[in-house]
Amino acid sequence: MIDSSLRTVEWKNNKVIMIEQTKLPNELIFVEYDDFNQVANAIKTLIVRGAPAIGVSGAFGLGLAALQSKATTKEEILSDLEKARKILFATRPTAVNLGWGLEKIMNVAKTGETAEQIRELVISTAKKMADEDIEINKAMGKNGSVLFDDNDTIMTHCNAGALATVAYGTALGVIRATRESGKNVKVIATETRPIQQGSRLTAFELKHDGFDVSLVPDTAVGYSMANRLVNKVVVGADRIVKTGHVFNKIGTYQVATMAKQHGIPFYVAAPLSTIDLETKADDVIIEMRKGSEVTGIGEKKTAPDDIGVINPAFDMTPPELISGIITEKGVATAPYEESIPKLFQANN
Ligand SMILES: CSC[C@@H](O)[C@@H](O)C(=O)COP(=O)(O)O
Repeated sequence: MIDSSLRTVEWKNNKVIMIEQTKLPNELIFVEYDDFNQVANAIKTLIVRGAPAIGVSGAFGLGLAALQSKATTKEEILSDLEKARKILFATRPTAVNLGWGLEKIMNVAKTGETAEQIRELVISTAKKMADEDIEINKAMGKNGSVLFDDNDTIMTHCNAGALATVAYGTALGVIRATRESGKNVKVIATETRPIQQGSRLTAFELKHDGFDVSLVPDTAVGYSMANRLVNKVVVGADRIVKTGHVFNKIGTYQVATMAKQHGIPFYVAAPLSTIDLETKADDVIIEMRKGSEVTGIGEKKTAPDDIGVINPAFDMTPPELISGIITEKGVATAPYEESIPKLFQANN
């Protein structure tokens, strides 16, 4: 069974172990990879998903690439790692953590003197990143927990829990930490069509951890807010730019707009590794996914053949809809252009 101490992705005996989440909630399957191409495929096909988890998976992928490489010199192994980095990087475009994790490993690799030293450095750094992910989520949880009160009913969208990180979670980490601080909270999870991370993963994870969780269709967000079934919202993020525009699972923008309409605080929880200070909001690439995710539910077809489908995986929520961005270094509030850089100063 899953619990918040179980790692979604982990390095063991020179292999990468992942929970095959596509089989949830009925079955929990562990898959083992010893080839970085398999890790790339696992990221692309959403066997592992969620921004922080794919960041760590990319780093582990480079660990496998280092082991697979027959290189005997520094130049040769760096060239093999660069080839693997490109393949891993091309898997998913929107979550910034993937590029962040890969770059961090490549920078450390370049400091090694010999091929063998570089292999060890790559693997030990990737393992450290996974350990740090959990610590960061716990710090974020603690910082966010003060924003929530006893008897709050909190809405969340998609899955930003232990199943989208290495463990513990970003948005769900905040909810876990709020409960750990002695407050009693209920959760409303949105279904998150088209591929239902909310029902398959969030509802499963929260129920398993003993939360009072209710599932609503995405179309019932307005209803839930208008009828005061929910009084706060917290979601995760796949990329946040320095102006405070948040890129997260498709539908987040609708949830935030509805929250604004009803005067309900809307929070985003994400580590600093999800903040991209370089890219402008307009330049962020939104991943478009295959139409069959929308024309069916799982294997069951629910729409006619030969129609057009628009299936963006993410959308952008503008800063004016966001009450605060919760990070491991504190909570940023508007104006974000001023508060976000301060979080990085606190990081030094
Ligand atoms: C903790 S990642 C942010 C989440 O809210 C969410 O957008 C996410 O998990 C991404 O979904 P994905 O299933 O990888 O497409």
